[in-house]
Amino acid sequence: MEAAAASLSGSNIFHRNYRFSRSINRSRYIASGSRYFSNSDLNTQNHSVFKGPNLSNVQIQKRNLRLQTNCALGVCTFPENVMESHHSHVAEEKLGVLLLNLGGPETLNDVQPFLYNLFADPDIIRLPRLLRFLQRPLAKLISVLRAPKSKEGYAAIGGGSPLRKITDEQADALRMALEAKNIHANVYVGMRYWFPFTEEAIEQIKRDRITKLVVLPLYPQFSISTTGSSIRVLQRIFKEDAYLSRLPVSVILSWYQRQGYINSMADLIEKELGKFAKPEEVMIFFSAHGVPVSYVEEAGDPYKDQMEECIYLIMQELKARGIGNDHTLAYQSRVGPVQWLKPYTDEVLVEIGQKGVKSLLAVPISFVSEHIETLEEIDMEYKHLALESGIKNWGRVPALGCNSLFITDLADAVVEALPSAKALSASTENDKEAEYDPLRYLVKMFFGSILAFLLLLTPKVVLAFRNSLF
Ligand SMILES: C=CC1=C(C)c2cc3[nH]c(cc4nc(cc5[nH]c(cc1n2)c(C)c5CCC(=O)O)C(CCC(=O)O)=C4C)c(C)c3C=C
Ligand SMILES: [Fe+2]
Repeated sequence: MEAAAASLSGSNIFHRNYRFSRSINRSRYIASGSRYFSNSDLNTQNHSVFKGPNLSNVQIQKRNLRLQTNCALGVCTFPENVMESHHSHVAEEKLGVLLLNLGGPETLNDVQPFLYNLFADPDIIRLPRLLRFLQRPLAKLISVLRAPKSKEGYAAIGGGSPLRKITDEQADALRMALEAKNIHANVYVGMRYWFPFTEEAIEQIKRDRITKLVVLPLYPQFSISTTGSSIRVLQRIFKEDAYLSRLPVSVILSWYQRQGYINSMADLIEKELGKFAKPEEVMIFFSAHGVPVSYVEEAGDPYKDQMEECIYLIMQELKARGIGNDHTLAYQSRVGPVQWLKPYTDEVLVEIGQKGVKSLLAVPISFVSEHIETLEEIDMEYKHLALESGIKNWGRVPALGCNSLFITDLADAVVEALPSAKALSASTENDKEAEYDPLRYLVKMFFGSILAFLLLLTPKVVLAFRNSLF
């Protein structure tokens, strides 16, 4: 399997496993000074991913397996389809590729409104439906409290996020890589939390009268909090628009298994290892952006599994090249009072330093551009911590950015996704089975709300929240 792709209707992926709501309110975009608030009043039902509250691990595994199986049954892309799509689509169609990314503040003044947009996302702060009215006030509060710390980070990397510039460059490189394969496509960039917002990209796609669209999130591994959140925005916009609901769309949900991606990561690691005096003694330290444990254990986020598989594949590739270094995986960038995926990067760095590891190569793994968490958190905070903990030789693998092997592989992924493009309106029938069960929903919301209130009232939680934000 090269990449997991699905039509935007998600009949094979989202509506069956993620149970996205079909009663979605019309969105509003309110411009207020430099702040743009996205009102995605989505049903909390949307967040019960794979697993209901009482499912056992076996049941979760079965559901996850069903996701994989669904993927294998018709929505994945296969290289043998490529030539066919190439011939039939090139002449008469106007192809669009939409790159989805997180977005980042471009100036220090953008930091708080950017954080507001992030925390107002119900896929980032997941509240029970009955508490959903608190989403925006909570987002406002947390963004104001968090802003000073975030601003320090952005100030340290030059006053803003480089994400827009890098993503634009990747879009351009991808357009050229497709051109080299004789495929003419417009490539658009849609950010989730800052300019250019996904909604702006979609408006441009409509103006350009695109006739087929491939959606490519720039996250190799799927998480509810990243790709899932961006796809939800698309689903809302597409359902409300006659032209878009008829547009054939193929969504590439994850692509961490692609050989081109694995090879280009292995190339970068091999190259950086070569800069150490004794490359074979270097510990390869994969650091992934974390997610709260509840995403994986309660909501069934496949992120952790995909991350582990991705690292396994990279290490296999390195082994095939005769590189058998020790390696480890840890999770960085946790925010707030809840448990995040472990082990935590900062704690592991201290541990391995104390155990006597002398050389370490940090490999950022969940993202393909440089950003605040590579340039500030890894290059500054973690490097400092590692050196303090006894590590003598520090290296860091750069993000893939516009690496040509990588971009060519993304172009291949786009071509392979073309045959599975399907209009949202074509799959309404398939969606019927995803209608939610009102009884289960009520029970879940009832207990969820009680739990949330109890948690909010716990002084320990209030304290932990304060400590973790500043
Ligand atoms: C795969 C990558 C990412 C996952 C998963 C993810 C989940 C996630 N993030 C937050 C909170 C914050 N993220 C912030 C910045 C940020 N996050 C990612 C990637 C993932 N996030 C990137 C690439 C960036 C940087 C963007 C940039 O400006 O360069 C921030 C803001 C920065 C800060 O204050 O630390 C926050 C906050 C949560 C809560 C979450 C999962 C629930
Ligand atoms: Fe993040």
